[in-house]
Amino acid sequence: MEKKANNVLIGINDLKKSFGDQKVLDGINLELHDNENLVVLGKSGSGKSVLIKCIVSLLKHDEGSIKVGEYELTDINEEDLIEVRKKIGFLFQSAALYDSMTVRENLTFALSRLKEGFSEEEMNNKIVEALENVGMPDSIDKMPSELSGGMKKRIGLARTLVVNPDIILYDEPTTGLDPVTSHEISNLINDTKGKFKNSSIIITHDINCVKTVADRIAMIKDGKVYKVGSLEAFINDDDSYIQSFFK
Ligand SMILES: Nc1ncnc2c1ncn2[C@@H]1O[C@H](COP(=O)(O)OP(=O)(O)OP(=O)(O)O)[C@@H](O)[C@H]1O
Repeated sequence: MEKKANNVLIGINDLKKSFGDQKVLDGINLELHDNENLVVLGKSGSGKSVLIKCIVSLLKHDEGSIKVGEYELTDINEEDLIEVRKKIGFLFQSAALYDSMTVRENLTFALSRLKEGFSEEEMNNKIVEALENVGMPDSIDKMPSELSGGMKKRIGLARTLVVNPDIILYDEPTTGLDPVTSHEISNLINDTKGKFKNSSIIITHDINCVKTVADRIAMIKDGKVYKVGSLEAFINDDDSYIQSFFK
């Protein structure tokens, strides 16, 4: 993706989104920088998922602007939206694998949907490489039902990585996992950033995950960005609202 001079991959300006008379996002200003993990924190129902759904146009925002690279998402045409979606990988809370497909078929489906023109051998190499990157090369012919929750998350990440996105959006990547597996997934998020030099927005309530992955944190409150800053700045902030997340 073409990177802007100040290394902003996503620029969000005065973003507003309501459902009926419920204002969920009420003027969000936020940037995602090059090669950073940006954690979005906020109470349940504060609009974190709505925000990342707006970023991939799964939801249409009401007002404001979202720029992804050179593309402005407001009134984007279908063709450009396809290009934007090629740049952004989205790891849903549930990993969302197709249960009737093997791991290989799940990854092949993702790859062939977004990137055309690979030979069978190239596809296979990419799939094997993606599975190796998440430490799951032996699962290639398994069905999702044969995998644990942590393994499914890894396969979900492999499926996201196989198309080599510049940006990954993680929605609650460690929810429902035991502390050890959660820590492994958090480390994997960091390894991915180190290896592929991509940028990520991570929504999580898991403070250990926040402490492991966050380069910067944005806290959402009342539909706005309440504070944005480094992990260190958040940990040392004496604002009681902020501290309630870290205690
Ligand atoms: N498609 C929709 N239609 C109507 N209301 C919605 C829709 N999607 C989200 N909302 C509402 O928007 C608000 C914010 O939801 P969202 O899922 O973004 O919260 P969240 O911060 O991600 O919460 P959690 O941490 O619990 O996942 C909620 O009140 C939710 O009911």
